Amino acid sequence: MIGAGGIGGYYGARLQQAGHEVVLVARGEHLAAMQRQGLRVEHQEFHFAQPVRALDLTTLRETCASGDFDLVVLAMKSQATGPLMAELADWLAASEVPVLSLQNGVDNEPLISEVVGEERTLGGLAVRIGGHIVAPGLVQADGPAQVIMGAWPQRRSAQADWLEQLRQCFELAGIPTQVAVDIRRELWRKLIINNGVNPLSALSGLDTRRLSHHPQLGRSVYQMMTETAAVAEADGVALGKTDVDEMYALIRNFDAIKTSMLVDKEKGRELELDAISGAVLRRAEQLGLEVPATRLAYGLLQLRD
Ligand SMILES: NC(=O)C1=CN([C@@H]2O[C@H](COP(=O)(O)OP(=O)(O)OC[C@H]3O[C@@H](n4cnc5c(N)ncnc54)[C@H](OP(=O)(O)O)[C@@H]3O)[C@@H](O)[C@H]2O)C=CC1
Ligand SMILES: CC(C)(CO)C(=O)C(=O)O
Repeated sequence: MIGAGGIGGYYGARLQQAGHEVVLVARGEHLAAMQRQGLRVEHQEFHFAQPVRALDLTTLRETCASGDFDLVVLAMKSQATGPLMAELADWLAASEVPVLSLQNGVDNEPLISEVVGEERTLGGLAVRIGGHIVAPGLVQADGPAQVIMGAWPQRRSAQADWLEQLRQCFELAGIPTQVAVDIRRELWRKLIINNGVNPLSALSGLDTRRLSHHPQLGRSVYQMMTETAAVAEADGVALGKTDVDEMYALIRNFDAIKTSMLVDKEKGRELELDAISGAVLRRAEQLGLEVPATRLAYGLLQLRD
């Protein structure tokens, strides 16, 4: 699990609890705390406090072979994907291990597949979860914490059995998991949510519930969601009002959580802005479409970043 933060720490703990041998890759104080006292995860239905095997990236490369693993999962912020894949290219080339992204954004899988090829690339996303490092070695998570995954860029029948086995492993570990036929479409549907709430939550300081129910900002959320759906066409994905309405209802009815971008903003960390609003702006330019709300939020956050 590369990037064992809010998402990687939660799913990694679930898998270890179910008996899998998990290696967590992290850095800084969080890594030091996990090495010293293990990882703690607090979730309404899942409490974990165990020693874990936690390494930095260099130690992973030097002490493990990629072929030691059944699966490599990426759970860092999306701006880290390109540099990380470059750093791990030789290490990954020594085996056939598949690489699954659980990150937000629609540009991670092409970067992974450039290095390991499409046959080894799995697209994926963490859905209906809010998970954050609240202190070094401590992750707090909310929500049913599901996973949607699938062969990149689309279902390949040769992988169907293996993906089904992986789905069952995740399910047995308490991770409700779906295999998607068209993972690119699922990634775009998730981007509707992320571009809808992440930038505005980072600007306003509001959690998802207060933001999406706010009389003015709630409408801006809907507008940014609509802008996202409109530009998906640039990637050959047809999304419409039904998708926007579904994602809008999902976030309005979901637990009140801080978005990952708001948490990064509060901690003074780099924002995942390029992978979320930047991805929408780039496609809008390609299509010659105006996305004024996204452009405004992006501009304001760039000033603050
Ligand atoms: N948090 C959430 O609720 C949700 C997040 N997501 C998505 O999941 C992905 C992960 O988010 P999240 O869990 O919040 O991220 P976090 O920032 O909590 O965790 C990522 C961890 O990876 C570490 N890391 C990054 N690069 C390296 C590296 N080269 N070597 C070792 N460690 C590294 C980070 O360290 P450092 O802190 O030093 O950078 C951090 O500890 C993102 O794409 C996010 O959008 C999706 C759904 C919900
Ligand atoms: C909005 C949310 C919580 C949805 O899971 C998310 O993906 C994030 O915070 O980045």
